[in-house]
Amino acid sequence: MIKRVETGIPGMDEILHGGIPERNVVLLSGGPGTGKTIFSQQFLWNGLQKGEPGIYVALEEHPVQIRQNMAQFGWDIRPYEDQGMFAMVDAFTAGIGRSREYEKYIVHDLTDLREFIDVLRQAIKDIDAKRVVVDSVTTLYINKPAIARSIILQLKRVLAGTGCTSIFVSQISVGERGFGGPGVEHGVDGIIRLDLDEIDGELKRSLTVWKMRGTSHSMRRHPFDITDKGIIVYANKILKRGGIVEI
Ligand SMILES: Nc1ncnc2c1ncn2[C@@H]1O[C@H](COP(=O)(O)OP(=O)(O)OP(=O)(O)O)[C@@H](O)[C@H]1O
Repeated sequence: MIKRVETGIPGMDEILHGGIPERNVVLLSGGPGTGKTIFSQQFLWNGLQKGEPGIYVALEEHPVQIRQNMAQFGWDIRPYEDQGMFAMVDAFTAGIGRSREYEKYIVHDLTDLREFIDVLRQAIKDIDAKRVVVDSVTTLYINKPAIARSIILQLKRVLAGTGCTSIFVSQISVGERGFGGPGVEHGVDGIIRLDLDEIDGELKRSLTVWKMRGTSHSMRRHPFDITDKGIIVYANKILKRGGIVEI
């Protein structure tokens, strides 16, 4: 039987028929403000509640801001950092400013994938990580799409090799149909897409599991909400062009 990692996000494991198969690298793709960061932070937080150490690789936001934003949902990661169950990899500040004093894991040069991988590998080893989030992988290859696939595959090799189950956040434009480019989409084990669509003058959130190696899954577009406790997915509802219907 395949081992699964439960996301713990209400409704999500039902859609995944039990959770994400262990060691999968899942591309979490969506336009701006669709909930990718919150989803991935909730995935890590729920892991911590089950005793599974986690790593958040911050490429888009300041680590201090990330800790604050997570705490607003009730996800205070600081005690877990102190216990060595959670690690933040700072690939945002390049060690400039006070982060040098506070952050244990800093990537100084984003153009140097080897440094990035070395820092990540060290963090995984130190805390024996089971879950890893890279937010976002797009930042790693935004100016060099030709090597996007190679970057994804190198990261995947490291992560799967260490036994981690990972989420790679992928940023796409509003209205874009794909998930982050063909090289990336085929390289990953799973794709979950988050959408924000205007229906009857209102923005509605929905989510689709486009692919997930190692398991069957819902083939429907499910509505979800973001609340002050995080994401809730409605596994028994679908979002159609006309609006939300029960199934
Ligand atoms: N407490 C909350 N209650 C409800 N909705 C919230 C709350 N906090 C944030 N949101 C919603 O979540 C959105 C941000 O989600 P998130 O940062 O996960 O998006 P993202 O997909 O990572 O975006 P980007 O790619 O632009 O960084 C906000 O635009 C807002 O609509």
